[in-house]
Amino acid sequence: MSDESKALGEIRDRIDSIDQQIQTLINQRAQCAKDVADVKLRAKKSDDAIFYRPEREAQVLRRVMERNQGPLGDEEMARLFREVMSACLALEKPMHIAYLGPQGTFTQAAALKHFGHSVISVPQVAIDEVFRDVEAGESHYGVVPVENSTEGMINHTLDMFVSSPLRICGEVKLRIHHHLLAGSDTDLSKIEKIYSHQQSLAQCRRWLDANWKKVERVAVSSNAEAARRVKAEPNSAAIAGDMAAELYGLVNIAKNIEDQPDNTTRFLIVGREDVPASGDDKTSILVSMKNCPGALYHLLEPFHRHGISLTRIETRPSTSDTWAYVFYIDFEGHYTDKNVQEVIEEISKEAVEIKHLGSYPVGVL
Ligand SMILES: C=C(O[C@@H]1C=C(C(=O)O)C=C[C@H]1O)C(=O)O
Repeated sequence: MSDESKALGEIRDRIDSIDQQIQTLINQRAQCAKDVADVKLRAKKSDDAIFYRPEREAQVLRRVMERNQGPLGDEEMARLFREVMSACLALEKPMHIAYLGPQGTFTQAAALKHFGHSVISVPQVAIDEVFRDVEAGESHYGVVPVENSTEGMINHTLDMFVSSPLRICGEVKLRIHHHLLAGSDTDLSKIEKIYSHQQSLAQCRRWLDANWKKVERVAVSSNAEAARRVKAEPNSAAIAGDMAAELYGLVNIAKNIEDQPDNTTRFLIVGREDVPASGDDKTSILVSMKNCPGALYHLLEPFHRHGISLTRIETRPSTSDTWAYVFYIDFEGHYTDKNVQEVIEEISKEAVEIKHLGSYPVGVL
């Protein structure tokens, strides 16, 4: 036996022994998660006890990242633990997660990034349907896009919160990479149409102008739908991501064609329960103010005075007379924090209405 194969043999023996230990430990961990579920079930005395705890999962992942010594990177390690937790939780009851479909959308990728791969992801045809599915109790949680770094807010999602009783339970950010995709036997010189979702066409506008100026751009309901069409239609191409390319077996003609290299979309997790504080949280509220001078000043000044950082403020036209201005505000902190409560109390005196949309852990992954 050469020195090299002897050295490799020894290292592989070590790997086999470590794998055995990891496997035993993961199963011990899974048993603990099962025990936690049993305790929760006994306390609730019904089988609709909530096993999923977003704030606890965020704390576990943050700790994994904090104590990580490498050589694996912090995010890589957290992703592994994300999947371990997902599998442990599914042992009790796999969660149903509604998302803006069809299969292969970035929203599905965001859902799996947030919850791990052991959930049952359920595609819905529209943002309203995601909300309805969770409101009706058909799915445990829903995932919808809310803002893109290139194209701004997804107003349809914001508008849903005016009337929906759902709470925001989490956020997840996803780097969005778009590719130009076509069937494997497509003659590139014959492409007549490029399909994609309107947002994706907008995110690749400059690239399209530079490379495919004369080809018609057709907006469809999702990137995955664009990929599905292209599979069946010769002389066409789609702009979509990796999941859609894989799902429909399309070939990548040009990779990462988004105009902004840091193109990112933020998604919200919606559910029926409030989430307790995790120690690093954000709160979203919707406030309607009277149409009077200084309305915005009166709204924002208390945040400044109480030292609370706003992470976003967005205005939408009102849908009723009473809602003269509607502001969506995201800020740092949890609704149960003392300074947050004080600010809410002060704003309440000026506002026509305040709606707490949810307090949730700042996205970890
Ligand atoms: C085990 C628990 O339940 C679930 C499983 C978790 C885990 O595997 O670490 C964490 C939070 C919950 O989603 C718990 O509440 O601690």
